[in-house]
Amino acid sequence: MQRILVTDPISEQGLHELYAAGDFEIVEKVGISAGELVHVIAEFDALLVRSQTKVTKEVILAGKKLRVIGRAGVGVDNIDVRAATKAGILVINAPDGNTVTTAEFTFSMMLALARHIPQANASLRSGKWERTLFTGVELRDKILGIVGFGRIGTEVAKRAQVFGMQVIAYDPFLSVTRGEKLGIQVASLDETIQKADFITVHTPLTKDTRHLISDKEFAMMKRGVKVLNCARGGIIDEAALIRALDEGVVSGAALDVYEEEPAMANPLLSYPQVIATPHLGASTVEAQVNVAVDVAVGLIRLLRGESYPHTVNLPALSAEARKKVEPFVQLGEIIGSMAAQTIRGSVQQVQIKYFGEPITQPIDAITRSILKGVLTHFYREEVHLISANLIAEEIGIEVIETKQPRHATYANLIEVQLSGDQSKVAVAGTVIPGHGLHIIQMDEYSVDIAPSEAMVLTWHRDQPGMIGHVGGILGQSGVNIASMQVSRQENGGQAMMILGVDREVDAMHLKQIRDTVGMDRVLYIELPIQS
Ligand SMILES: NC(=O)c1ccc[n+]([C@@H]2O[C@H](COP(=O)([O-])OP(=O)(O)OC[C@H]3O[C@@H](n4cnc5c(N)ncnc54)[C@H](O)[C@@H]3O)[C@@H](O)[C@H]2O)c1
Ligand SMILES: O=C(O)CC[C@@H](O)C(=O)O
Repeated sequence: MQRILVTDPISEQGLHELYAAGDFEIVEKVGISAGELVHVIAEFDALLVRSQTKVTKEVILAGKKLRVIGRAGVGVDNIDVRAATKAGILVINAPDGNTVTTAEFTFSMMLALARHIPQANASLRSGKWERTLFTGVELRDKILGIVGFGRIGTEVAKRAQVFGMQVIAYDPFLSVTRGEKLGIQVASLDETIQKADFITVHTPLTKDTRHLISDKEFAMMKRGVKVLNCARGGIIDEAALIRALDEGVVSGAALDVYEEEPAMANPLLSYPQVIATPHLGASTVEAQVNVAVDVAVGLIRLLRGESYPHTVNLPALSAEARKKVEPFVQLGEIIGSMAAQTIRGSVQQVQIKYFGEPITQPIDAITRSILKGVLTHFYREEVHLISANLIAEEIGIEVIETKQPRHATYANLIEVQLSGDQSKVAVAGTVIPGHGLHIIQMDEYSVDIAPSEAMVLTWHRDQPGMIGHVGGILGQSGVNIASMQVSRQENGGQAMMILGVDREVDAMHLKQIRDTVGMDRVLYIELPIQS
């Protein structure tokens, strides 16, 4: 039975999905220490976390059986996604479930900031009646700068427009056309922060967004600006924010997230102009149910071999898309493997040529499969579809893809050409509806043979007796020939033979074939055929 470990508090409904599935063993260890997690993770197939558990490289390396890590929420910065990718572990999240909740929270913070509500509340409770001290500002006609215009940024903008604010936004993926449709101004980061009266950030925390707002950016802002961070600690440089508060550039800040959490001794908490909450952006009953149920369903589906749309380190495919692309994915791995087993020396470049139907499919899935087929023969560790691209990049293999809508002869064709320090090799294949996968080219030889798990390839002189001789040796060794193709460049010139065989050919009989007069090269290869 597959085992799922839950290490952060998630809603009852999410847990219910896991238990109700019936085919998994669920272990809850909320609050587990980092050391204990490294110790126990080897026994689990899946791990379910929120933001408290740090899924470090050590945890991932210790997770020998681990196949999926589920994050009940959006941000995956508590998971070492690169290490997971390299280990072939899928990372999934639940990005839709807390969007509105977090946008509403950000908006509450903006109103609280504009009207000093937390400070006034504290003042009254301490026995004071300070009406002039807490004079605020209206949101109407103010400019809201949004940095990061994804799901939450968009929902914040809608609410701001209802309050009569003008919205200006920066996001590298936000087009002017979309901005026009939504009635907002699309601008650069500099222009956004220069014009805004309120600035709110809604990007993920990545190496590019760490300290996205720092001294240089504060120096460009309007004096008296108010800033909000309900996304991730670290997007706003906290030391620079302190300087901007001290200098009066920033008149107020609303923070839900911190560079270090829990933020027990953060100096920003001593500033009266700062309102602060303990990472509550996603904390509503509704959002916690949504994200927990989404990610629990995702884990169940993936462990059962089905699909889930929110995969962080592998493009997700619908069941229908998967069905369509699957034959090309299988063909890709086979021809990649065949090319890798026939090249002499190492591989430096993988050139993939797609013709016809594959270009209408999610090609990334096919390319990953080709790389898996190639790398499996060169890389010291197991290669997965998840890790294939990253491993190719890490070991410096250049991958080039070209796409042509048509091929002169075939409705679909994939060619894999490997170039290395000693040689080049090209293998092409096609999918023939109703007749399965066919290898149709091996270097300059045209062939037509269905790939099989075990194959013998020979390169030899085109002369009488070669087929009989090879067949005879295989017969003596007790190996049955299931299929065969012979191809030559010219009568009496170079030729090649591809044989599908029923079992492995031993080294002694391969040597006998190799010693045949007129034989240049013999290879026994095994291909990743899926039953
Ligand atoms: N406080 C909380 O409890 C809470 C709750 C939910 C989400 N979050 C945080 O909010 C973040 C955003 O969530 P979302 O659902 O809107 O994600 P999203 O992926 O829909 O949107 C993020 C946007 O940021 C943009 N972006 C990336 N790099 C950028 C850069 N350098 N400059 C400007 N824009 C950039 C992306 O293009 C994308 O449009 C999450 O990554 C998460 O860390 C916090
Ligand atoms: O687990 C939480 O409540 C925080 C979630 C939030 O930060 C997210 O990224 O989805």
